[in-house]
Amino acid sequence: MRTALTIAGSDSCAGAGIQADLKTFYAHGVYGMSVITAVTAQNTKGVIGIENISADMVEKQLDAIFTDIKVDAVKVGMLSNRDIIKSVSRKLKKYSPDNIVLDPVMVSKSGHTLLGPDAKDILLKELLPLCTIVTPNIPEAEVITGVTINSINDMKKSCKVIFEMGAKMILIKGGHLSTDPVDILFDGKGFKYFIGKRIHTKNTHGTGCTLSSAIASNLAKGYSVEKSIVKAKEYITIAIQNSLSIGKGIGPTNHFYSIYKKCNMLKEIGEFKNEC
Ligand SMILES: Nc1ncnc2c1ncn2[C@@H]1O[C@H](COP(=O)(O)OP(=O)(O)O)[C@@H](O)[C@H]1O
Ligand SMILES: Cc1ncc(COP(=O)(O)O)c(N)n1
Repeated sequence: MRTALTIAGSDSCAGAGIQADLKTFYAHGVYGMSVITAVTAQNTKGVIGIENISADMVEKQLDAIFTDIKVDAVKVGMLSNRDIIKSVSRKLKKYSPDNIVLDPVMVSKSGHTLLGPDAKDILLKELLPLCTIVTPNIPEAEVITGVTINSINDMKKSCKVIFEMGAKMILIKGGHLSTDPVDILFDGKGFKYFIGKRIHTKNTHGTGCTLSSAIASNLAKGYSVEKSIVKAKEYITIAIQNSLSIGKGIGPTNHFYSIYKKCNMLKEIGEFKNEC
């Protein structure tokens, strides 16, 4: 079985963070593991509190996994502060896994800061160059580059700036566009476009976490970066289409919709087996 590791924050309402990543890994048939960087008290309405895990404990979790288990892909999400970023960078340099997807989480959809204001520089300097692909949303790309994004052309300009900062591949996600969501990939040579139809729902808690961990799952299974994005985009689209109106705010996506559907179909034709 292929394996994937998420290095991220815990989301108590399980729509984003570690919980979304693990659900995504398992929905892809990949063995999922987690290194927790912070515990958030969070629901669909917002973040009530954050307690960071010590950098030393983050390192211990990473050592525990990498000294024992082969990790086929890593997804990095909320890192909270400079010390955690330094520890994660040092350990990823040491263990050098084949595939690293960096989702540079900065602010939650509910508007709460998830990365200290003094931590951006070290994230870009130490961690960005180690990663296979970085997947900022539009507000994150704006913070990273200082380029205001109102159009596809602005997204392309930002991709180039992030490439110059040392990223190997950049996927700027279009969820925050006012039009249909187009995600744009740049590898230093050319652009690829992943075009979606906007789904009109308020339940988009954890879409970025889910997309990046779906990309990591597909990389773990041996797909190319481009194919991994195509498949991840299909997965997140179905998860948003069938999102869950749980809670009073921004609800979660439905990570297991396709699996439930398959089980129900098999039940209907009398072919239900335990493995589904
Ligand atoms: N309303 C929507 N309809 C369809 N796709 C969406 C919608 N919102 C986001 N997406 C897709 O979900 C993925 C995550 O994007 P985004 O929401 O921008 O990330 P983040 O959660 O980091 O803000 C992208 O592939 C984006 O195109
Ligand atoms: C622990 C954690 N990690 C990431 C996010 C971002 O997700 P979103 O942008 O959908 O709020 C979050 N809210 N919480």
